[in-house]
Amino acid sequence: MGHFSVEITPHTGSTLNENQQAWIRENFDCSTNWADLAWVRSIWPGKIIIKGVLCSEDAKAAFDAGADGIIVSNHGGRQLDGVSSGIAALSGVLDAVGGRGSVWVDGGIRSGLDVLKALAAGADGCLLGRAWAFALAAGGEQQVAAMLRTLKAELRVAMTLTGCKVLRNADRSLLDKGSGSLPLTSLEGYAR
Ligand SMILES: Cc1cc2nc3c(=O)[nH]c(=O)nc-3n(C[C@H](O)[C@H](O)[C@H](O)COP(=O)(O)O)c2cc1C
Repeated sequence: MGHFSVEITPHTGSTLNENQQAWIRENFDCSTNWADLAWVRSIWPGKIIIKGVLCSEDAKAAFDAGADGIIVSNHGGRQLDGVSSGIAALSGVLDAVGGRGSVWVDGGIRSGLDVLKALAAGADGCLLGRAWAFALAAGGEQQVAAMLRTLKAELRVAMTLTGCKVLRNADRSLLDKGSGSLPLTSLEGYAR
């Protein structure tokens, strides 16, 4: 949220960049900060999950302000080109806030193997954005159901081939450390 506190110079222009700035001004409240989250926490007894966290400082701030969980995400890489992927940021975030609440991840999850990688990297869960949208566009509700069945089957195969009997036991030992002797490809630079 701190990122939105940066002042964007008022501008009325005709270039794509100028139009985007105008759109951001109209659609985002740039005064929003972590104190607002603490206020929401004070009046909302239900769960609060903060999405779009990409660094340890924001992860700590979210839990300090009362979040129950966070989703490490770069919004599918649609906001700021060059920013870190969720999966690349996950390990630093977990080291900073592991155990304070749920930590989920999204971005580039396209297969059951991707799900296992996310869980092995320490996420409590992962989310799909475009995968279901692609399936919906390709074949409606039936294709979304088929996509989910495929994902589940792929996850089972990946678990079998890595010797992971139950998902809660998936941990970083499944990930390739560069020796070539472990089963899953390294997550470095994955899922932009
Ligand atoms: C067309 C589109 C619109 C999106 N709009 C939002 C949004 O308004 N707010 C948000 O937090 N994330 C938004 N996202 C990001 C998704 O919630 C999610 O983080 C992302 O799609 C996950 O990556 P994946 O598509 O590779 O699975 C959008 C993604 C797409 C593809």
